[in-house]
Amino acid sequence: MLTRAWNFGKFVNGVPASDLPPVFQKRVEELARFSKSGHNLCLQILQAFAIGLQIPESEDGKDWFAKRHDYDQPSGDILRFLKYPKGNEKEYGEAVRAGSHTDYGSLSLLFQHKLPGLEVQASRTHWISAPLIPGAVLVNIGDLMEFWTGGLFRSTRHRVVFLPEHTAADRYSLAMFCHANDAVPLEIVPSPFLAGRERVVAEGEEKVMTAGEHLQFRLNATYTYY
Ligand SMILES: O=C(O)CCC(=O)C(=O)O
Ligand SMILES: [Fe+2]
Repeated sequence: MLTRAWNFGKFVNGVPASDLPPVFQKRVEELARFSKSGHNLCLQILQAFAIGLQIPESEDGKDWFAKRHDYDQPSGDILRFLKYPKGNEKEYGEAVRAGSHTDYGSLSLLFQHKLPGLEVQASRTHWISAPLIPGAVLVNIGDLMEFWTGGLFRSTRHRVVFLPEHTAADRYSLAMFCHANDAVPLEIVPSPFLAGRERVVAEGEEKVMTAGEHLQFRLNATYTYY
């Protein structure tokens, strides 16, 4: 059985964007709370970035990112539940469980449950395994942050590999992808550290896109594993 994933869009006043199967509907309040608190955690980290980037007060200062990540406005925020059924490389006939990719949003929060498997790319040929630290949340920078900083912050390339312990047990993980609001243009952040930087242009892209257009663009491009 291949990897299974369930994507939750944002919850509007606690109500999911689409009907949920009973197993999730039973715990809809908890899910809505989790999505909102994941988003809030992203906002806290983004605030630290805004302070580090010394965004001037006249440009929203430490709230620069928060103003562009309003939970109550449309955005690509996704809460994803993943199940990687037990088995090994030979049974699946594949070298990796989730191919190397970058995430589309601003920040991704990853929660590995009991079994590791995630690797992040350190260089073109070198991968580092992300150990399982109980209670820890792994934070990846996504493509929007790379656009906003003209490449100063790199979108982390990552993948999931087979480990011997995956043969005997299913691997579960959870990801919260935080996105800017659809209408936000992906221009360089007003920071003294980014003066003179040019926005990274995605392949095939013609103009400065909004976060919503960028998401559509990425979703229309070749889909990898989900
Ligand atoms: O399962 C994981 O640990 C990572 C999942 C992931 O990278 C993704 O869904 O984008
Ligand atoms: Fe990912």
